[in-house]
Amino acid sequence: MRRTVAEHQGAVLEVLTKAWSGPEGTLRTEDVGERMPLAEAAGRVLAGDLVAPLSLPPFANSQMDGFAILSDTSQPEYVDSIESTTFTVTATIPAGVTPSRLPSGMAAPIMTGAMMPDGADAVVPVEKADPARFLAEGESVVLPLTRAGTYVRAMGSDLAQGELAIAAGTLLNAAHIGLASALGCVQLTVRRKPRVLLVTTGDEVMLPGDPRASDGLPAGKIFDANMALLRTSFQQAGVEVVLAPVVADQPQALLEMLESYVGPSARGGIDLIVSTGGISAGAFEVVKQALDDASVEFVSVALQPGGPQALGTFLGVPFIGFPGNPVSGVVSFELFLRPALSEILGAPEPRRRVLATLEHALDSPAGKYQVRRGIYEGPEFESAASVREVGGPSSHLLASLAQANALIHIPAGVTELESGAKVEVWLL
Ligand SMILES: Nc1nc2c(c(=O)[nH]1)N[C@H]1C(S)=C(S)[C@@H](COP(=O)(O)OP(=O)(O)OC[C@H]3O[C@@H](n4cnc5c(N)ncnc54)[C@H](O)[C@@H]3O)O[C@H]1N2
Ligand code: MOO
Repeated sequence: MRRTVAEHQGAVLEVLTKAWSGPEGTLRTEDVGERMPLAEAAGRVLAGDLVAPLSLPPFANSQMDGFAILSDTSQPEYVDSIESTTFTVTATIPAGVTPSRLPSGMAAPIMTGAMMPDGADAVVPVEKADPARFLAEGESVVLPLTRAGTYVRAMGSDLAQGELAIAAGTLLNAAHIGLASALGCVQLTVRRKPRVLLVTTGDEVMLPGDPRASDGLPAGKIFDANMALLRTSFQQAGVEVVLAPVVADQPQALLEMLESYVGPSARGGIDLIVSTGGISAGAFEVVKQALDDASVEFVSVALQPGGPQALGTFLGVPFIGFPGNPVSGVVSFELFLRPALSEILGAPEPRRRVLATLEHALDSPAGKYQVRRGIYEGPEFESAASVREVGGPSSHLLASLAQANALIHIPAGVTELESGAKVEVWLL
């Protein structure tokens, strides 16, 4: 059966939502959240609402270095007056202290961020004073007529105590961490990271450093790309990775290995299994042969690279099988898994999607959604955003993937694009 990209995206989302968000699911709940020191909480997803335990600012304070005064409330509010009043200067109010009440007719030199004294409701910046400098206690200063509230940051004007500061599900960035600190938080409760078992398959695959390759790569063998590539992609997407040893093309060996991680006697803790390779039409398709009669579907998506896909569960754990070609694995991750993780768990951030002008003509197979690797150049001054292909459409072209900074999307119905056409690009 042949699926569209959108259908398979929906299917992946459904399998993961069912497993992670249902009554049995633990990934989205606050109960299993981890308490993290603020410094380590960036990039994680807040587990429960953070309600402000105090107001920001916590007290009314001055927005300027200047003089705190009681405004003349007898004056009409919107007068742009050049009138001025002479005040007697009191003791200076630095930031960090509790000032004493301001007697009427007096002006207190006050610093930015210092607490407004009772009896004052406005601040005149020092440069508007005459003389335009700070004066000693007892001296006289002439200040222009000023409205109540001028250059005063009211208590709670940023956030009032009891208001929602950061909503559950927010992917925490630097500003959120700063806000939490300003609210006095030492730690935040963040959602647990999903833990993925990454399974690499293939008789031909050897890990770098394998002693069997100490005299050079044996004929017919290749060094692994997928395990390294997907492990990094997962980690960068905030997913914890458990690496399974490379599995030979023996279905029984794969089943035993999977059971050792998620079977009844396993330690558990695996939220998702992702395999690479062994799912297409060959004589030795280890994943397909091991799982075809289990609760895993093997489907063909009208997509290139990334056409063959496996999806289902293994012993109740969501199972996703990516094709073995390295670029197919990356495209599968970006099209199917990353969007589902973002939607269900709130992290990672979805890829930024932009329109760019294609620098050259491109053709694409009929009936398939094609994803080409590209070099994107963002808009600069007069020039619009543009993109050009790097490498070709084949899914083994890892070196050109490494040069790319974008994925060019060509919808299934499009077979030819002219130079200058607008294309959707996902920025890597
Ligand atoms: N007769 C057909 N043959 C193929 C079809 C098809 O529809 N009919 N589909 C092709 C497409 S498209 C893809 S994609 C691949 C997917 O194959 P598998 O998922 O079964 O993956 P393998 O055959 O195991 O490997 C494919 C390719 O990738 C290399 N590989 C595998 N693992 C790694 C690794 N860890 N690091 C680097 N490279 C890896 C492997 O050596 C193969 O070259 O099937 C097509 N065939
Ligand atoms: O779908 Mo395959 O991933 O084209 O190479």
